[in-house]
Amino acid sequence: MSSTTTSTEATTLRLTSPLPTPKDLEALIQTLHREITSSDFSLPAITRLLQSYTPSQDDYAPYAHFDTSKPYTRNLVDDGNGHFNLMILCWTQGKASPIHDHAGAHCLMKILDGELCETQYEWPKEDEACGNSPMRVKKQTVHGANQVAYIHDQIGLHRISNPSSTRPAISLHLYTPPFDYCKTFCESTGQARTSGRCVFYRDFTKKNKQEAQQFPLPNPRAVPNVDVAGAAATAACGGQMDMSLRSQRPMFVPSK
Ligand SMILES: N[C@@H](CS(=O)O)C(=O)O
Ligand SMILES: [Fe+2]
Repeated sequence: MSSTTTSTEATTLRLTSPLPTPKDLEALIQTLHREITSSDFSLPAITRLLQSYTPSQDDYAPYAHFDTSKPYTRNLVDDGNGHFNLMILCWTQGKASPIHDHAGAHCLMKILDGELCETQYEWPKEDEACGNSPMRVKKQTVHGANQVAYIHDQIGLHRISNPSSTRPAISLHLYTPPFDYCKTFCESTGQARTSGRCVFYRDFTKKNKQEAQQFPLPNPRAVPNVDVAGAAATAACGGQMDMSLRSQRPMFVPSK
C-alpha cells in the first residue's frame, strides 16, 4: 500500500483531527503558526482550538493595554509570520466599534473577560450605495467569557460593543489574512468609507525585549507605534473609528 498522502487526504485529516488543547497563550500561538501558513487552513479546527484555550490573566495581562480615551484598544500579540494577526482588544465600558467589514479576512473572536455584544448587519444593497437607507440588523448576540464568534464578509458586517457601563471587557481576535484597511459604515445611511490604517499597540516586553531595553518606555507593558491621538477622530456618522494610524501621521480622515 502506498504511504503517499494526497493533499485532499491531508486536508481531510486536518479537518477531522482536533488540535491539542493549548496549555497557555504561547502554546496557542505555536499551534497557530503550524496550522495557518496559507489560506488553506481548517476553520473548524482553528475554531475548536480557540474554544479549547482556557485563558488566564497571567497569560494575557502583558497585552491588555487599555487606552480608556478610546472605545477600544488594539494590541498585537503575534503577527503570524504574515499569515495572521492575533490581537488582544480591550473594550472601554459602554463603548463600541463602528460598523465595519473585515477586508475579506476570517475573523475569530474569543471573549477573555467580561461580555461583548455583536450586532451583525447586512451589506447595503448596490442601489443603496448612495447612502440613504438605514442599515438592516441581521442579529444581535451577547458573547460571554470563553465564547468564540466568527465573522467573514460573506456573512455580513458587524459592530462590537461592551454593553456594561461599569466593567471593561477583553477579547482575543484572530484575523487571517491580516489586513491594514477595512470599510466602515454609517448606520443611518449605509454610506461606506475606507478606514484609516488599522493600528495596534505592540508588546515590547514579550516580543522585543532587547528593543524595550534599548528604549525604556514610560509604560513598560506596551507602546503605541504611533501617536494615536488622531485615532479618536469622530466618524462622520456616529461611533468612533479605532482602527487607524500605523504610520507616523494620522491617516483616518472622515469622508465628510
Ligand atoms: N474587527 C475590529 C474589532 S471588532 O469590532 O470586531 C478590529 O479589528 O478593530
Ligand atoms: Fe470586527
